[in-house]
Amino acid sequence: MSGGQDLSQHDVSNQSDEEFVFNTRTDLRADQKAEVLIEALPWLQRFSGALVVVKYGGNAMVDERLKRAFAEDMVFLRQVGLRPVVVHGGGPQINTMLDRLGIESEFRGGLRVTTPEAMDVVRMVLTGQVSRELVGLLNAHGPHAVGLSGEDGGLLQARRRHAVVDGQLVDVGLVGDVVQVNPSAVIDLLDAGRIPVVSTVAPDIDDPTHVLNVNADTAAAALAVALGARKLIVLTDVEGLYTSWPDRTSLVRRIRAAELADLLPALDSGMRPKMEACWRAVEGGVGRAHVIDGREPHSILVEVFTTEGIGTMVLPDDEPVPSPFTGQLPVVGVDVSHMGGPL
Ligand SMILES: Nc1ncnc2c1ncn2[C@@H]1O[C@H](COP(=O)(O)OP(=O)(O)O)[C@@H](O)[C@H]1O
Ligand SMILES: CC(=O)N[C@@H](CCC(=O)OP(=O)(O)O)C(=O)O
Repeated sequence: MSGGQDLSQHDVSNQSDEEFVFNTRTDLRADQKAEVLIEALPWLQRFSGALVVVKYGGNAMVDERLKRAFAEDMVFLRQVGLRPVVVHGGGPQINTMLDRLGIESEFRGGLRVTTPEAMDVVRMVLTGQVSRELVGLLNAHGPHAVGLSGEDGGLLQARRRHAVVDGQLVDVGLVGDVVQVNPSAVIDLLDAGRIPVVSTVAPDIDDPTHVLNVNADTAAAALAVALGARKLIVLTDVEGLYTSWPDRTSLVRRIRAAELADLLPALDSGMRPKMEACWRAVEGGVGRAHVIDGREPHSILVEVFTTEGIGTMVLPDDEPVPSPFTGQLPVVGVDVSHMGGPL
């Protein structure tokens, strides 16, 4: 713990009981409140100390109420003993700044065509604006968050990549895929009780004088694998993965990595990088990957601490679904059709 300060005690230990009154729910009976809390117990036990990588993006990044709820969720995870790491996007904020500066920008195959001029803006917005704001939101609860980019402490190294459009490789400029992760800077921060906040700009491994623009979903997956995370949670603006988008009855609650691999080629460009990131994470040893609705306040807490969870969960191919109450249960007939109900 840096300077001997116990960060877990920072924010609320001096507050009086009266100062908490504004958070009091009056629409639930005491027994209902107790039920919600006690449902969390097995999950608090299961995930004590677990490293969880959260990709922050979509509406949760632009709506003021959702932003605050996200910060509360991250601090909550840390406070109850998990080790959250945030990887943030910022596509809409980059678009706004490029527009303001009169710099044209287009996406090809889900990737931003990134000229050297656009790269300066991407780096400035992600590390100088989005990261700063997020760190500020988290630190409203105490000195928890520290921002760093893929350039810091050798965290990420990327290699230039092309986009694929209609089966053809297309040059998209200074865009990269993560090829190497040195997570020691993130681990140092976690060990000091901090919440690392990562921006996905990375040096070009073939020319370290250049930096590359890395899709944040992809970078979050690479980091989750390198950190040996228990979970990757990706926030987005829909309930989860739909097999027949936009047919709302086709929401997938749970899917095996191999089944997901079969679906990937048919997915639209928005969902594809997200689901590919989840697939890569689980194939790389991350216990579970989830795509959840960031429009729902506190969806992260619902995902981690309730039995039913929320959104779409990607599971490894060979593992039974665990239950906190009965130990290991075999998965019966996990398919890609609608799957509701508790485990
Ligand atoms: N099969 C699908 N399942 C769910 N959403 C899909 C699917 N196909 C396309 N989409 C669209 O992809 C969007 C998510 O991608 P995107 O907007 O790029 O993500 P974000 O901004 O959250 O990073 C959803 O809001 C939805 O409109
Ligand atoms: C190569 C590429 O497309 N990079 C993204 C990086 C930010 C990002 O991924 O943000 P979201 O998660 O909000 O989409 C971009 O320039 O928009």
